[in-house]
Amino acid sequence: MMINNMRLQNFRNYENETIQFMPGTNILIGDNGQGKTNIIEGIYYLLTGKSYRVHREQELLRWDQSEFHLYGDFLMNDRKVSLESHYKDKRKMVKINKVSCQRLSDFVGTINVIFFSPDDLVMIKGGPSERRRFLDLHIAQMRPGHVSILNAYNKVIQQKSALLKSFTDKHLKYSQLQLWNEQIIELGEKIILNRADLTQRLQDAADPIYGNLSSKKEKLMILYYALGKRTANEAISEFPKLLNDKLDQEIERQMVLVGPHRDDLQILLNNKPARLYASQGQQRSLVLSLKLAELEIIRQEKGEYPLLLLDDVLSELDRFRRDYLIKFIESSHIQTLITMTSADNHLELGTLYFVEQGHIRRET
Ligand SMILES: Nc1ncnc2c1ncn2[C@@H]1O[C@H](COP(=O)(O)OP(=O)(O)OP(=O)(O)O)[C@@H](O)[C@H]1O
Repeated sequence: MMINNMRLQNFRNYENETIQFMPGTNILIGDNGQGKTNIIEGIYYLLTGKSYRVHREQELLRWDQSEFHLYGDFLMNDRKVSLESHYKDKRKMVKINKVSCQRLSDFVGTINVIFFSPDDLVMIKGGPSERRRFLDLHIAQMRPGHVSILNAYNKVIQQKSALLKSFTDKHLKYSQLQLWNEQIIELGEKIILNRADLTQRLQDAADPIYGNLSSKKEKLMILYYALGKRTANEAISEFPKLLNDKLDQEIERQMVLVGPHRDDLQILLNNKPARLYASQGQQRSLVLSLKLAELEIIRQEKGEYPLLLLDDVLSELDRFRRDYLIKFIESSHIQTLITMTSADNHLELGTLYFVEQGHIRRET
């Protein structure tokens, strides 16, 4: 997959800027605060409908403006695809090849993208919600229906929570809670199966990569604990019983205690949780392995590598890991966009773009 060009209008510090990209590696270079990350964020937003930095579109608007527009031309299996994302009157609108999409899930995954920044360490160091988010974002790119399932599931959880907090009549509550539980099972099973499937694929793809990156050859294990169980099948067969068993506790604590909204992805090195025991260097290798595994999984699924966006990553990796990443990109011909400051010295890697105060100039 490839991005040919991109236009940003009133997005962050860009008033109206068009960039032509090249196959291979594209390097966005400039001093701090010039707008390098904003380009990466614009591409990510155009492809996923979300920013990885903020939750509200309002913050993406160029200051004092009321609408932004993003346009991009892409290649997918040698077919041209044009994508547009508009934000106007506090509403989002997206188009594929000039045709409006009703739902975001009709749009997400058209062109795939993997984004990697130093903040991704949170996947290892952070709490379970960060790891669930990582899984869900990846699944959404391969199976856009996952977004609708998650949205429907989250609504059910909200409604069940509201019920747990509101009613005083226990009998009425029981019968209504049973109705919500049926929906939690129906939607929750799909979420569990999708996440378990991706986890297995991540395990298969990331373990050999981690092996190459680690001198001690530690064994990497990635396990998805659905409902606290080791396998998805076990979790699904026990789902109704687990919900029933916790019903009284849920009423007492006024919280939804059973379901995939509480699951975790365990990342283990030699059987020990990486979150607690892995060194900084091991954690970096783990994130890099997971990101490269994501690239491979999308290639297996779609027959082509996705775009790769690297924001400030090279300066954070040590030489060995940096060389590994660069070799991977070069040998697999993945179109990659890399941001760096002028102090970095990898300029020979690809086409250079100079970014200065919201303007971009390609080296000629
Ligand atoms: N909504 C906005 N409207 C206008 N300008 C904005 C908006 N949000 C951020 N900016 C400006 O964008 C610039 C930051 O851009 P960006 O994060 O892309 O920097 P960068 O070139 O990646 O820098 P660094 O090397 O420090 O990461 C800052 O000057 C900031 O003031």
